[in-house]
Amino acid sequence: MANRAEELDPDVCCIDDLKSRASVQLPQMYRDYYNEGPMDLLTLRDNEAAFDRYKIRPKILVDVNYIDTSSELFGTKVSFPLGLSPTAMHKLAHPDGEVATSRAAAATGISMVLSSYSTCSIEDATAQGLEIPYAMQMCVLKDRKITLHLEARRGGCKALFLSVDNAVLGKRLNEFRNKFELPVDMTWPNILSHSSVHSDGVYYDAGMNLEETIPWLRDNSNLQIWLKGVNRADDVQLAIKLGLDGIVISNHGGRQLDGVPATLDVLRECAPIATGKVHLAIDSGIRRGSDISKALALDASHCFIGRAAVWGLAKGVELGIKILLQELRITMALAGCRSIKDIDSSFLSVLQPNGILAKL
Ligand SMILES: Cc1cc2nc3c(=O)[nH]c(=O)nc-3n(C[C@H](O)[C@H](O)[C@H](O)COP(=O)(O)O)c2cc1C
Ligand SMILES: CCCCC(=O)C(=O)O
Repeated sequence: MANRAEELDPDVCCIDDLKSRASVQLPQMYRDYYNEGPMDLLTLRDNEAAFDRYKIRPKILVDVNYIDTSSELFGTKVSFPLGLSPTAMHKLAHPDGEVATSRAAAATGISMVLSSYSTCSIEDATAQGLEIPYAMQMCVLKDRKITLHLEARRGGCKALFLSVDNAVLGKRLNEFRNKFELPVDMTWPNILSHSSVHSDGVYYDAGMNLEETIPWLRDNSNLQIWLKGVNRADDVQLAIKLGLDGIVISNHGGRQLDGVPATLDVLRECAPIATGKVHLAIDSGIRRGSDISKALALDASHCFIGRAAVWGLAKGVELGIKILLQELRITMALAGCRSIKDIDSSFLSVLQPNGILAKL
C-alpha cells in the first residue's frame, strides 16, 4: 500500500514507540532527565493533551495526488516545517552526540537548533549539513565575554535563539532524586573552551532584560535573533517592538515553570498579534504529524521537537523525523491540503465542554 513507507521500522511505527525504545535503553538517571520535568508535570502532560482538544475538519474532493510539504526557515528551503529544538547533552544518549542528530537533520532536509550545552562543538555539528538551516541557542550568561564567545562560534548558523524561560532551572524532582550529574568525561565544549565549569560566569544572568540585551546582541551579531520561550501576548508585542526576527512559543517542553498553559493554547492567543509582524514558531508536546498540522492551522509557520529527537538517538533520529513527515503527509492528504499554505484555521474546531464543536 502506498502509505506504508517501506523504510520505516515495523518495531518503531510512531514517536511513542521511539520513546518506549529509548526508555528501556537509557539508564534511569538520563531517562528521567529526558522524559520528565519539574514538580507535578502538569504542563508536560497538558502540552500533549492540548493537541487532542483541537479536531481536524477534513475538506472532501480535493485532488491530493501530489502533496507538497516543503517550507522555509531563515530564508532556506526545508523539506517540511519541522526543526530540532535545542536539547542539551546528546552524548548522554549516543556516543556521536549532536553530530549524529545533525546528520539526521541533514539527511531529511530539516533545520536544527544547537544547544549551548551541546556535547559536540558547533563546528563539528554544522559541518554535517551544508544545505540545511542551523541556529544556535544562547542564554545570556553572567560573563558576557562567554556569551559573545558563543556567538563567535556560530559556524554555519543563520540565527541565534535566545532562551528567555530559564532565569533559573525548574525544580525537577527527578534530578534531585537521581542525583543527576554528567559523566566525568563529558563537557560542554562550546561554553567551557572559554571558561571553567567552576567559574560563576557560566551561569545564567537572571537579571537580563530584553530592552538592554537585544540592542547589545544586535551590535555584536548579524544573525537573525529569535526569542525562545515566550508565553504571553504582551511579550509578543515587546518582541515586535524590539524588532526581533522570530518567536518560539515554548514552555521548554514543560521542563521549567510547572503550571503554565500548553503551548498550543498560547499559540492560539498570540498568533493574531504576531501574524505579518514577526515569524512565529512553536514547540512542546509535538509527538505526531497531525500535531504539526494543528499548529500550522493555528498560524505557526514552523514547529520544533525536543524529546522526539533525543528519543530517536536510541534507535535513529532520522527514523523519528521520517515518521513525523509520513504522518503529516497522510494528515494533509486525508484533510484535503495539497501544500503547507493550504493548512488554515478552517481545518480546525475545538470541542467545547458542552459537546458542541466551535470554529476557531
Ligand atoms: C533533554 C532536554 C534538554 C533541553 N535542553 C535545552 C537547552 O539546552 N536549551 C534550551 O533552550 N532548551 C532546552 N530544552 C527544551 C527544548 O528546546 C524544547 O523547548 C522542548 O524539548 C520542546 O518540548 P518537547 O520535548 O515536548 O518537544 C531541552 C529539552 C530537553 C527534553
Ligand atoms: C544545564 C543544561 C540545561 C539544559 C536544559 O535547558 C534542560 O534540561 O531543559
